[in-house]
Amino acid sequence: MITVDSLTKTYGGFTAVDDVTFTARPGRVTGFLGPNGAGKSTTMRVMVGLTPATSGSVTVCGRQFRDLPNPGLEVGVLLDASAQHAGRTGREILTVAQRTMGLPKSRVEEMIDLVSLTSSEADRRVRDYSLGMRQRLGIATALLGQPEVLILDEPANGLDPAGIRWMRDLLRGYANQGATVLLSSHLLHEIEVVADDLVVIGNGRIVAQGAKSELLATAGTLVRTPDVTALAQSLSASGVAFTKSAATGGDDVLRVDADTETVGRVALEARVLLLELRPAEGAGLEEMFLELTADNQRETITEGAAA
Ligand SMILES: Nc1ncnc2c1ncn2[C@@H]1O[C@H](COP(=O)(O)OP(=O)(O)OP(=O)(O)O)[C@@H](O)[C@H]1O
Repeated sequence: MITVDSLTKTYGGFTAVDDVTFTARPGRVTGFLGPNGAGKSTTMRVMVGLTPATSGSVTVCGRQFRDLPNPGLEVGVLLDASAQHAGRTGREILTVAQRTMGLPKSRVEEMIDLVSLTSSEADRRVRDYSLGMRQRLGIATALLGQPEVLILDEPANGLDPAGIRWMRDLLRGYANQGATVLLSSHLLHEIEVVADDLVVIGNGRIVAQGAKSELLATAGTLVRTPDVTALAQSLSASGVAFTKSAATGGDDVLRVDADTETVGRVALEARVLLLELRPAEGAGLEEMFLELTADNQRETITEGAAA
């Protein structure tokens, strides 16, 4: 379990993390999602004691990270795959960690196998590793002590499609055994596929959180019509909110804050032809992500009532 309670982190006058509260639970993969500079890495650095909080607190397994006697046995951490000692081989890095944690020597070979590094790759110096190989080594180090909690910052970064699939299956399996898995990403599809719970952050603030299924279920209805103006007028007259956004497709698509039946009935009464009517969850997390973080993104997307 990871508990983040009213966490704020400021650098000078700049607030990187602003009153953030959420919980990552055992047996679940929690996706920590947000655009560049949203505050994901800063939050994770506070979690593992690399950055002090300005106010608020974070506990991992019920304690602050610095109070864990042998942290690697309780929390597996991968924050920056390139931060490993470049002059050591992968096997040496794992061996140092294995000894520090007081684990049996056999764990090193088990982890090398688990992350599919070949024996000759494990004997290569890390400076000669590809980014994907560094991520695999970072995962191996994080899992070495069989921790109850995993904290991974952008673990899919640098992995090829097969590697991303491998990582997803690994994290899913680990959570299924009862572990708490927190992973950050701006790779929306990756998070959508693997996460049970979502925490979406923009500009240092939480903009949405909850079970993925619930968040997607509240996404409303997508409707396509050749007569958007007439449908928009009818929806407005019925007091039903709607938006037009870049993520929903062309100019003839609205995302409506109502179920499909309500939208269908409004259209029927107004005698407006519909070409498509479906729950917006099919549009996936990208739709929700773009909408929720629209005010917080560097690039502006087209959005607004289409009346
Ligand atoms: N040491 C620091 N000093 C000043 N500002 C910082 C520092 N570390 C982070 N920031 C700022 O805090 C904000 C949040 O950064 P953070 O790295 O947490 O974002 P992120 O969500 O992980 O982004 P990305 O997806 O790009 O990695 C950014 O505006 C960043 O410039």
